[in-house]
Amino acid sequence: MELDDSILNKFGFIARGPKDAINIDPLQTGGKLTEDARKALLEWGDGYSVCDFCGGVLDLIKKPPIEELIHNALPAFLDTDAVRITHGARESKFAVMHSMGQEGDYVVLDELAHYSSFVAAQRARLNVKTVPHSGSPEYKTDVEAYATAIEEVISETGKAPALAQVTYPDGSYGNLADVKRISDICHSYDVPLMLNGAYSVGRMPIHAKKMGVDFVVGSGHKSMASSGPIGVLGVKEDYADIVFRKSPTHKVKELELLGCTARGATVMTMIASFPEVVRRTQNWDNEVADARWFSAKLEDMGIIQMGDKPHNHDLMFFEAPVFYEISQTAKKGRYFLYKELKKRNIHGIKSGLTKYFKLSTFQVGRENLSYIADSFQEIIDTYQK
Ligand SMILES: Cc1ncc(COP(=O)(O)O)c(C=O)c1O
Repeated sequence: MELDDSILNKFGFIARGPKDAINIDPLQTGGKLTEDARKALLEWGDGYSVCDFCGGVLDLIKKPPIEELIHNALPAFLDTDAVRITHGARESKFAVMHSMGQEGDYVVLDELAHYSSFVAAQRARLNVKTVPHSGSPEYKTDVEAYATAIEEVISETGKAPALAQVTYPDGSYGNLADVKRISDICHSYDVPLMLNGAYSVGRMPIHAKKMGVDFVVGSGHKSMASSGPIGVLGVKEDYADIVFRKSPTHKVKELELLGCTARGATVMTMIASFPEVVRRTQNWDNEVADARWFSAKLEDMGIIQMGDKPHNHDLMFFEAPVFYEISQTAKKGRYFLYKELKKRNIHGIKSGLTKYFKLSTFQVGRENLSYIADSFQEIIDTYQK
């Protein structure tokens, strides 16, 4: 097939529709670039831009201050010993699972773990044992069941799991589990614990050592105002030589990172946003207050918030019987809610969802949250007339 203009004309610059909308999609709120990151994206957008300054090891680049970020600022920010940047939370999790486990070993995951945790385990040829949650309406992970899961693995295989993981918060209900208790349980069996902080690192304070976790994972594009794909991985010093072991043939190249990771605009946007990201984690109490305020507004409309109550995170899951009822008779059926919100420049509740949906209030601000709540009420009033 020839690549003629009828095909090539489909490409080139493409505008992004929802770019300027009020976006409450949990995937989007924490990855919005700061002004400095937007500038950095243009400045460092060419291919391997940071490699002009590299002596062979990405994380040792002095200018721009990548070494400072990776070896000083991020360890302090995460309260961990050794840090590397990766291409995302999933790549961080895979690096840990692949280096800590042998083929056929088990990894213990909370049942609400993101699919990428399961897929990372599968790619690392590990088996998964899950820890249940309480089901509707709270969906609380049964923290004590980490012990049961570990004991089951020991009795079935004669060997402790290679690793346990907790998703903090889980990506469905935004619940924050008692990590310290989970870590005490895991460590009593000598099982190291990984914290998947895709929705917490960069939003709220995370102290890996204080929480007792051995590995901490973050997602730059989800929660650190960075252009993806980029993630962070923090490792306790006991395990740093395992996870960051080097190639026998290429002595400075770390195997799990395939030698080197974010090598251009992605790391430079993370650097550009970092001061603001640190500051915003210090403002976390206000974010929680906004989430609770918004949740209460929706509950007044008969829209029920699931998960931890009062809620402790900006990611929230709602059951909205009122929107479901409307969808049964609305002309646009179940697409009515998406269309009504779009008309009001509000984006992020997936098209076609009415009865159940999740959203995030992070960095949206009271004024916009108020506008969104008023819009919900207006939509209900319009259709229930
Ligand atoms: C809880 C959770 N962890 C991890 C991920 C994946 O993050 P990344 O894209 O950085 O691999 C997601 C993405 O939605 C998520 O919700």
